[in-house]
Amino acid sequence: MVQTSAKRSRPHKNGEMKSRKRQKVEGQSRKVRLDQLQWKPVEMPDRLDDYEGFFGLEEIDDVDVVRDEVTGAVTFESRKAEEKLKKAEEGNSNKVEEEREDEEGDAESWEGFSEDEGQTEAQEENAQHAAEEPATVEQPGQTAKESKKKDKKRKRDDTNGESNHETKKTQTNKPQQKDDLSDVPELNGKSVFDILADAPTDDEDVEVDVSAWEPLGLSPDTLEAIARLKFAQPTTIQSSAIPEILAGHDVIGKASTGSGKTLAFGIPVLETYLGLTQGSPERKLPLALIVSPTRELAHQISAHLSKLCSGVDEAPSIATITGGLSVQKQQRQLETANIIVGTPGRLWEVISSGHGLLASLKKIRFLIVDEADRLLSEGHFKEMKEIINVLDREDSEGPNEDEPENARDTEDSKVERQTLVFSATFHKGLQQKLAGKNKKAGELMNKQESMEYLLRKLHFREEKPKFIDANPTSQLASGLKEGLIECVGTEKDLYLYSILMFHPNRRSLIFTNSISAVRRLTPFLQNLNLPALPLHSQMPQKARLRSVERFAERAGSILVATDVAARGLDIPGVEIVIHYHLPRTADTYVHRSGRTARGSASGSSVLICAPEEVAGVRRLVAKVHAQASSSGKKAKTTHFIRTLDIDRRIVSRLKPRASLAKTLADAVIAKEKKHSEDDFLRQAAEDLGVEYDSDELEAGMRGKRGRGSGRKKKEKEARSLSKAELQAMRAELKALLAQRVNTGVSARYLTSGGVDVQSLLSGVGNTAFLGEVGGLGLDDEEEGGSGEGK
Ligand SMILES: Nc1ncnc2c1ncn2[C@@H]1O[C@H](COP(=O)(O)OP(=O)(O)OP(=O)(O)O)[C@@H](O)[C@H]1O
Repeated sequence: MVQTSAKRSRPHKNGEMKSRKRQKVEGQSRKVRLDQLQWKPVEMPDRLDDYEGFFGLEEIDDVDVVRDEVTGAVTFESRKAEEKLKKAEEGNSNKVEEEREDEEGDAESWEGFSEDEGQTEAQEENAQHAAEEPATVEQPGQTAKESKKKDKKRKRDDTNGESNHETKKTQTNKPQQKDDLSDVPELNGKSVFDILADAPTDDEDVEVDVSAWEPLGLSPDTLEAIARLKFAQPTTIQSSAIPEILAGHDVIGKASTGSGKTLAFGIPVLETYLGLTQGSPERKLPLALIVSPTRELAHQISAHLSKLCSGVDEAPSIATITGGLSVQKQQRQLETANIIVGTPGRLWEVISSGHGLLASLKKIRFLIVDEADRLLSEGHFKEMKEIINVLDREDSEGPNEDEPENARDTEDSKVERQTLVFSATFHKGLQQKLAGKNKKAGELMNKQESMEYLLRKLHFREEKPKFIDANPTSQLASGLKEGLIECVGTEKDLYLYSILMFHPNRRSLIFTNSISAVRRLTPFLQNLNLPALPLHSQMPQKARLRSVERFAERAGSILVATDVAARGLDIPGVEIVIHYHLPRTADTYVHRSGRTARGSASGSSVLICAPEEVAGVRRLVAKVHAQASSSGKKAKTTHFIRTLDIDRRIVSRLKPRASLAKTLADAVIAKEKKHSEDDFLRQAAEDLGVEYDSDELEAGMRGKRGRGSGRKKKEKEARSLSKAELQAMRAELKALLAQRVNTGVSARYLTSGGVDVQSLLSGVGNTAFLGEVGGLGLDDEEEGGSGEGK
């Protein structure tokens, strides 16, 4: 039995009075026994019954875990106690004292464990961050009533990633983000997506005039929410789409990457929610279902909407339903969710498992399909179809078998939902096609067939949804510079490294077409002392989120990713996108490139091409530019992407270190692979009842040797490197990295960390390899047609 007392200090922004008052309340020891709390038994799967003395599990809801920033001690606080605390704070001090007396009887706040033992990797990481950078701890899942005013200062990178601003965060009433954030890695108590959603303002106390939003017909409460985000005016897609949505229309919205599509649908959802009577049963039902193609994007949308709803009285509760995190928790969060954001697979899993969700989902006001062209095609087709079908199905499985008690009444249940569909890459023919007008079945139409079919299945409530094209002239952001670098296929690694060296300490995002390339390139770059992070779909979900978190937090970091990062991720300050592998489609090129130059920022997109790929790339990029300007007709494909200058002499000087780094990375991967293969073969041998001999068995199982022998041979070579050889190589690489690479100009050098290269990038004293302006010539406004780019 544990008996402890609760102590928690909370600085208050608005002066010492309240803070002292609170300390007075909180400073009181509230003894508690863990077994006095409202523990609930958890139903165990059959196979775990009485499992080796493991008799059962109990759980408790509404308990916050609070980490003292100074001592690192962890305490737990129940919501109930928290609410009382708030009440106490609002009342006069005498009353507080009286309530405190009463509270002592049923205290529910206690000090439990210290974090010293059993820290997870993420916690260790967070602790490290906390030491480097003090920040306020926000509890995930706080309700509006529970959230507290906190002072905090946070360093932020400016858009160049070089200088930091200190910013203060004002009080917010956090919406109930029912995101499964207890599973999401946190940084200083904030989830990564809280961090991403923080509006990048220099001074959060500065009031912003939001009168430019008034013509959109929003309520004062919504305008206040927007003012808190410091968004002085709507973007084009927002000013076009919001009034149409509020007028009850279905909308298909197209706007370039980074142009604010999330709030184009998020603001009308909030406005509608605020239109529901406070405390009414409707406020307890799901209002909007938002479907996203990737988990990271779903969490980001939740965080973005959560941020919008911060400070709103009785804020909507937001649940994030994605794979890779605990389904049980998500199911519980769904019970009270107003806005549900999820990926199709997990959504389908949760919907189809019952739990009363379906009945209320059938009555949602908004079905929102973000990145719709991806969601309604590729691998998501089936699950999306199931979800749409089930939402529209008459209750054939029995009349409202799982209807919640507080469901809308019969009249209300006729409310038809609005369907909102958004992406940066819709094709022009789509609008006519949906309206059944397009007679011409061109190539474009064939490619889009599955999507059009499903879009029809969405059952827009209007015959013709409003098609809003906010950027008819470009799918790409206006601040984006594009270029390509040509090199032989076997030297892509070297050129990748070189680009990063010529473009040092910038937040860079590298796209590959395969998971194995991510696995290979990340250690390759790390070996070269570059802060590379991996992101691909086979990583455990927490590791995925952690990579995004670190990438977003650390200036100059590098994310090596598959196209799982291509859509929607809104990470501020990404300065360069490098296509290590060429995008397979024009749309992928648009979305990948759209991770930089977001909003009013600028950024670069660089393709690394083998000579035989150049022609195809030029066609693909020309197609992107042609699609944008086509107005439905076949456009001229005259756009000419430029080849960027890079001094190949300097690249060749980087070769020895790049080769060593590659050999080392390959050796580690080959050894790991061998281990897992050995495990597999050992198991197979056991199953067959034969003695395990790896070579023999491998040969036997694979049949003839020789297939894929080139790769296999290389792997074998990499594997056969001894520890001593690897150590020697590491030492050699270390020595090389410590040396400066002569760039052949004045006294400037390339080093492993990119020191001294900064000035080279701006062309200072080195017009020879960097071109006249800008590191890779990307700052040159002219784009092709001039004979450049050969
Ligand atoms: N009215 C506004 N004023 C200033 N910034 C805004 C405004 N609306 C949204 N933003 C910011 O712009 C950034 C991009 O928004 P968002 O992620 O919604 O873009 P998107 O159009 O969905 O991009 P993508 O197509 O890549 O998914 C976000 O950081 C968001 O906070």
